[in-house]
Amino acid sequence: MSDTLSAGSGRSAAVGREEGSNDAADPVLVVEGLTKTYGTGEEAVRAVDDLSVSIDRGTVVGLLGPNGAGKTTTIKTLLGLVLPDSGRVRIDGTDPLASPRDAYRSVGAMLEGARNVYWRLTVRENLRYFARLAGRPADPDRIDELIDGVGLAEKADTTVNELSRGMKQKASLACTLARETPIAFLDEPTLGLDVESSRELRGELRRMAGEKRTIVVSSHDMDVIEDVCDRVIVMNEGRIVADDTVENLVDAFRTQAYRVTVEGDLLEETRKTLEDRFGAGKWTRSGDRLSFEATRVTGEAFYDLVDSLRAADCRFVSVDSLETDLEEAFLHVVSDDRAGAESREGKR
Ligand SMILES: Nc1ncnc2c1ncn2[C@@H]1O[C@H](COP(=O)(O)OP(=O)(O)OP(=O)(O)O)[C@@H](O)[C@H]1O
Repeated sequence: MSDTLSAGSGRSAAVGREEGSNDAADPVLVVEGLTKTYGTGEEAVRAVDDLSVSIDRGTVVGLLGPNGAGKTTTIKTLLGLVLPDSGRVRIDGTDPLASPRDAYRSVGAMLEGARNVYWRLTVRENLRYFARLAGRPADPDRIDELIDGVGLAEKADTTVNELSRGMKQKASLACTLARETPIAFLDEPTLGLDVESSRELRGELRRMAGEKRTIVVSSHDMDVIEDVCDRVIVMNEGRIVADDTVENLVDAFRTQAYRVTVEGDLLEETRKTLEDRFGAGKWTRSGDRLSFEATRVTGEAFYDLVDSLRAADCRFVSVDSLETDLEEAFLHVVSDDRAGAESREGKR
């Protein structure tokens, strides 16, 4: 199956596209039919499965997926660090698989924590070095701004090896941003950041998008994704299973989850049926009242849920719609995809 996708609507458009741009699609990254399998025979793992995607300049894109979904393999392939079995990649007009050096000029990446910084140099020296890699003299004001932006102003002239783990992470992030590349991949950029630095980082990412730079963020921190991303791509088992704006993803799953309180009790068998059919869980009892959350109640299923409880002789006390956030929407997307895969397997 091929997922051909276009870029999202782009909150960044509102931030400002000063450089005489128009709204026509301007992809900085185009991927077609990317496939990567590790190992062979029975041991083979298809980490990325015929993935196609196009990302417009100036967007902040969140890449989500459960462990092992293929996010890191995808990013490493785009950076030319992992060789795919098949597929085409263009980054800012260059092919990272054929000419990784050319692509390196267009791409910044923070992949595994603080490994990209020089520990014997100070924070400022590191930033100067990475800024010069962009092929122009380092602008001292911009460097101060970046150091400030990640909350390291007081440590600017301290060598990196004297910093705490969280501070090293901040220095690493600032170095990635200092290269001012058209596209940057950030893997878990807020890991180890305190609340204030995380907030400042979000501002910095939005500012970069306003300058038509593109950021792809992979993070388990849904607040960051929800806050900064114009578009969210969800991967599962090497494929893209959702690709939309945060708002649309959350809307798609709104009011599909309820907290139900009834009087009476339910047989173990009935509970099991509710768990299987409506995603019932988080059971609690208070006196003669039983409460649970039903998280898979799509469309008409709500009436089926009511009928099931009436048939079990329960009296309704309350039904409250649960607020959906990105995390819940993400869990729904992945669990729906898994259920779909199981049913396809069953039909074979
Ligand atoms: N070097 C490797 N050799 C063999 N299998 C690998 C290798 N790297 C990744 N895999 C497998 O490929 C699949 C995708 O892994 P990948 O690291 O790309 O996922 P991910 O979405 O980044 O996961 P996480 O959120 O845990 O980092 C997994 O099943 C993983 O075990």
